Amino acid sequence: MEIVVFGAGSIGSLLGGLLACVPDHDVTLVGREAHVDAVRQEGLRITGREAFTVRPDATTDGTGLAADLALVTVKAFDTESAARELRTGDFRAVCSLQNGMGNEDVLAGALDCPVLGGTTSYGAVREAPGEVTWNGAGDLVVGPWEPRDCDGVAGEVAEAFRAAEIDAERVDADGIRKRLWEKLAVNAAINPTTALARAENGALAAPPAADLVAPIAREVAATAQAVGVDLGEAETIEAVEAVVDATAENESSMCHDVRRGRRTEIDVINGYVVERAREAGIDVPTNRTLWTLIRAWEAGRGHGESSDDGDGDGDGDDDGDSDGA
Ligand SMILES: NC(=O)C1=CN([C@@H]2O[C@H](COP(=O)(O)OP(=O)(O)OC[C@H]3O[C@@H](n4cnc5c(N)ncnc54)[C@H](OP(=O)(O)O)[C@@H]3O)[C@@H](O)[C@H]2O)C=CC1
Ligand SMILES: CC(C)(CO)C(=O)C(=O)O
Repeated sequence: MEIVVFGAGSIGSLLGGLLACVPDHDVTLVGREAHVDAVRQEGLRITGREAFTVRPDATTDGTGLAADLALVTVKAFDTESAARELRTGDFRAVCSLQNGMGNEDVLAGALDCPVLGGTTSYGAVREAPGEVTWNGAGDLVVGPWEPRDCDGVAGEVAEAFRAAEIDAERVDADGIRKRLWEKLAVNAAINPTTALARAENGALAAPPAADLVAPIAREVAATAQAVGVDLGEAETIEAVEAVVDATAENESSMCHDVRRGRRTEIDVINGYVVERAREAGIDVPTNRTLWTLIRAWEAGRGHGESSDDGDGDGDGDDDGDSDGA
């Protein structure tokens, strides 16, 4: 399968690198100059859970590309600009693997090809140009986002990942919406709380911080139900608690971003919950408080926080490199 990974930072480089190990896959990473140059010159170095170097194609120009599949792995606040570039290309399908809600709608509104929703609990951090650390394996779920001949291609995409020994599952349109809302609850509970506390995810495993999980999860579940997604309170709380336990020693991506003085994805996580709840006439005070606090931090960011973008090039500024989490 010909695959473009649009947004080769942390998770995009990891998944792109794993896919590039499959002889039948032809992978092109779309990323920023320092990373692309390093991949072109030295190959993409995967470290952490496994250590190997692989040589996908790489480019900084995401326009005019053609492939069977484009995976979208930019931060959510870059999805609109990514969609504009993807629109100049030719793809059988585009699949978001991003966190937060709204990415698939942005892509479906901009593109004529089938759009798939996706979520993954694989974990990666781009340490330096050309190098990404694989710090967590989990699952990857894809499904048709809207009825635009997605059914066949969703199964092909899941198979393409399984060929790379990535634990990928194909679900139907209702299934992917439920999985994305469940991941939204996980991110809504873990990301802003650990970011504000500058703590690892495991801080939420014990009281008093653990007492935050249920109210956040309940608010997300109630909002999901209000928009027609069958997400129960108990299962949502259990899902968050399970991820807290499974990633106890991890730093959430939002904590990573805050430590580095970088913009977060709060608007598509807790902000999305607040907006949908408002439309449904539901009060979600805990999500609103977290959204407000992270936005307040973003408004004044850089004061006293490291501005190191962590990409190892020592420049300490956000020069188009990113290290995500
Ligand atoms: N990292 C992880 O383990 C996981 C991440 N996710 C989600 O996946 C998404 C990506 O996360 P992550 O990989 O950490 O983020 P990163 O910031 O590490 O990667 C995104 C990369 O895309 C680049 N980029 C953005 N727009 C363009 C463009 N138009 N052309 C070329 N490159 C572009 C960014 O560069 P620049 O910063 O310079 O704009 C950055 O290098 C997020 O939604 C995240 O929540 C989900 C699960 C796990
Ligand atoms: C699941 C979790 C919370 C793992 O840290 C994550 O997706 C993130 O950090 O963005």
